[in-house]
Amino acid sequence: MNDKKETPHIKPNGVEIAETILLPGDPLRAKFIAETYLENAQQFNSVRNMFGYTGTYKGKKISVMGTGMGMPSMSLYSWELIHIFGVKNLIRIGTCGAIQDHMNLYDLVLAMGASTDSRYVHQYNLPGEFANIASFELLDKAKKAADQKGLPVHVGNILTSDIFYNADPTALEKWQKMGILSVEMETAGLYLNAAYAGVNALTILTVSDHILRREQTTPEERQTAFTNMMEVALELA
Ligand SMILES: O=P(O)(O)O[C@H]1O[C@H](CO)[C@@H](O)[C@H]1O
Ligand SMILES: O=c1cc[nH]c(=O)[nH]1
Repeated sequence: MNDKKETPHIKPNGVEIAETILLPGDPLRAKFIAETYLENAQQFNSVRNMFGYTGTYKGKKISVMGTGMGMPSMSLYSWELIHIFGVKNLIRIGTCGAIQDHMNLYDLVLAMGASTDSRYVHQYNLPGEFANIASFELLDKAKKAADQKGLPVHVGNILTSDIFYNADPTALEKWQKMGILSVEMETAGLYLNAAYAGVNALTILTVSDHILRREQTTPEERQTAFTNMMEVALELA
């Protein structure tokens, strides 16, 4: 499909990139997924150590690649994957900080929508506000897969923020009041790129921190919780 193509950030050297790709923020999480779950995995990217791999899962071709942190990084990788390499289904798998009382560490979040404090959408010059939403087809499949595995899962609106360390201590309370489930830093850019290109996107998150309760997972605890999220995402291949 995309044998000789390359971009400033992705050089596959002839290794195919599948139409469905999992996108963790951390490139080492991409390596872990390839080594743990994929058969016949081949590496297709190492530019800037943003590792990417293609292999098969339950007989279906799937790729996985890191995106880095924040909207600019996610947006440039997802743009290249969509427009240069023909990727059609983009599934972010990441961590988030919960801001609702009924949520707990390790819960899964399916981002039906992604509100944002970023200005990325302004490039489209829309005559109004745009709702950054997931592909219903991917969302529905992921919800069914999570339910089948008996995992605690929340579906709703998240916040994609440009700010990890916010100078305004009241900012998250305002988003909490609007029903936002949790905070991360990439999804709105992914959903906007997907909407503009007419392809499918979904974000699946694991709660790694409860921001308002000041709870955190340890690195060891995260490993197990993250495999739940990965196994749900792999069912979308
Ligand atoms: O675990 P990842 O996918 O990197 O996601 C979250 O973690 C990073 C911040 O620590 C941000 O990228 C945020 O979105
Ligand atoms: O609190 C958190 C945890 C993960 N990712 C974020 O962006 N914020």
